[in-house]
Amino acid sequence: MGSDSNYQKKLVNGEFGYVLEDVPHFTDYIPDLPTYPNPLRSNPAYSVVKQYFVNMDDSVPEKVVVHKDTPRGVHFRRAGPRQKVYFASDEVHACIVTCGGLCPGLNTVIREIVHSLDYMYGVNKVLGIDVKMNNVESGNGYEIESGGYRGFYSKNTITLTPKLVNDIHKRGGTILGTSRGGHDTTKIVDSIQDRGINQVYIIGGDGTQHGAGVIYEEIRKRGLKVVVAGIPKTIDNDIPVIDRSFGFDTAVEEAQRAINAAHVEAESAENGIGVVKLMGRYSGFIAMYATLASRDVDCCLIPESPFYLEGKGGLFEYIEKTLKENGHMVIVIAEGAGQELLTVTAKNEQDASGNKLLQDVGLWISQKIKEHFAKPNRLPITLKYIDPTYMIRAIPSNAADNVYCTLLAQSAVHGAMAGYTGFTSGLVNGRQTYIPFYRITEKQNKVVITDRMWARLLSSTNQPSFLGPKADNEAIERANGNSGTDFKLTDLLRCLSCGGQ
Ligand SMILES: Nc1ncnc2c1ncn2[C@@H]1O[C@H](COP(=O)(O)OP(=O)(O)OP(=O)(O)O)[C@@H](O)[C@H]1O
Ligand SMILES: O=P(O)(O)OC[C@H]1O[C@](O)(CO)[C@@H](O)[C@@H]1O
Ligand SMILES: [Mg+2]
Repeated sequence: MGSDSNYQKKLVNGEFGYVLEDVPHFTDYIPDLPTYPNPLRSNPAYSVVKQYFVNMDDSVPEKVVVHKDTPRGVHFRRAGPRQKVYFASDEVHACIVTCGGLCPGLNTVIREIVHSLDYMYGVNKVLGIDVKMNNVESGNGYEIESGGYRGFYSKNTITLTPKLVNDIHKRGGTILGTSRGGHDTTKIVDSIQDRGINQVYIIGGDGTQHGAGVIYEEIRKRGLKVVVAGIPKTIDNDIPVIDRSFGFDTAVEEAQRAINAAHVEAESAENGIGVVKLMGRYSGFIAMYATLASRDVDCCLIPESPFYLEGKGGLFEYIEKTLKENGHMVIVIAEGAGQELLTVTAKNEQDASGNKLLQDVGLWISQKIKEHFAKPNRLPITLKYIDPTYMIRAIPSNAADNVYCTLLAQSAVHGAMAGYTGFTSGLVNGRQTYIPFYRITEKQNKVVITDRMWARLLSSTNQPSFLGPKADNEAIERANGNSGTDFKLTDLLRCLSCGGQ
């Protein structure tokens, strides 16, 4: 695993507090490179579009809500085609790799990179890293050498042509395969250099973008004319800066089917309870948006908002009240919620990338509710637990995400052809931008429970905030990451113990 960027941030200061957090460019470390007119100039589809080329000085503000005295603040370089490109079409040898967990839209991004390179820039040498699963025998047994970053160590590659990828957006998953762990920067860059690759498109989540950052650094250290372009992928929507990640919209939409099923089951039984677990390891965005979209959910539990079961203001009290009033209820729980409550039995296991392996909180909470209501003089309940997590992740992207994937892929290709590198392509305030890797990886995007969106959810479900009457507001602020002090959610739980009494 590598470190964060050693290279200087590229900051450009302007008037009234304007700051451009720029991305690296070949010209930062390779002098006297030849340039070529952008082939799009003679492309009939684009040449008629007025101002098709992006102005060199265009930038997009990170924050759009301002006051009259606010400094102009941080901006990102606007994505899009430039007048000049730094590659001749026949010089480009691109590769695409997908890493981390699955997410709807991966195949769409692969398709659009291949199509954009060919149809816009006349590039037809594109490799997929790597498609065939190998079981490579080593001294200690078998090792996987394909899919994701591990694919760079394999001999297997697939030549990606527009024809080959034409229909892949209709399928879930990734035609290239994916994997976790196994990132070895030197071996990866050696493989890039040996194969003569000069544009590397890396699709993946926060871990993947970290990996892309260190690959870029190594390439720069070696002085290679090789672009490293990231396309952010995360079904959890936990990547900061960008408006949302591709696949998230699809996940929220697909989650409605599970919530509807839970609602039908709950409604059809006396004191019926439907529990639905959704993905969201550290961030509860899918659960929050799926709840807001559905209106059938009575309680949404997410990692950012600690909750408790027993006592005044607790979950059991709320379930009893809801069942008495409505005769049924639906609970949506993000997989990372309440993990602190399960720590007694937690084994602290990690996946190959070092991500914490979670306990099944959906099963746990279902069991706890059943045990609670099985006691004498409690309401007799019927509980159904639905876990649609991998079914949601495996579907193809919906129409909105398909369009979004297309724009992300096209922006990445325009940036690469224009000689930018070390960037992630991302939507900021509705505009496509190039964001330096360090901004994407420095923290995770989380639901802020002191923000209005969570308040909207609470007022839509009428669930308790689980903060209790004597909740320490400062503690909540700190749990939301609004303070520099070293504070953990468990501290907040401690301060809220016994319903905040
Ligand atoms: N700090 C790091 N430096 C270098 N490589 C990393 C780093 N963190 C993760 N990686 C590599 O990135 C790849 C993907 O990481 P990870 O499994 O965490 O998925 P992810 O990209 O975060 O996506 P997901 O949203 O599915 O978790 C792995 O091959 C892993 O080895
Ligand atoms: O089982 P896997 O592939 O490791 O992935 C599980 C994790 O991946 C994610 O979908 C993120 O990609 C998380 O929501 C989930 O916890
Ligand atoms: Mg991740």
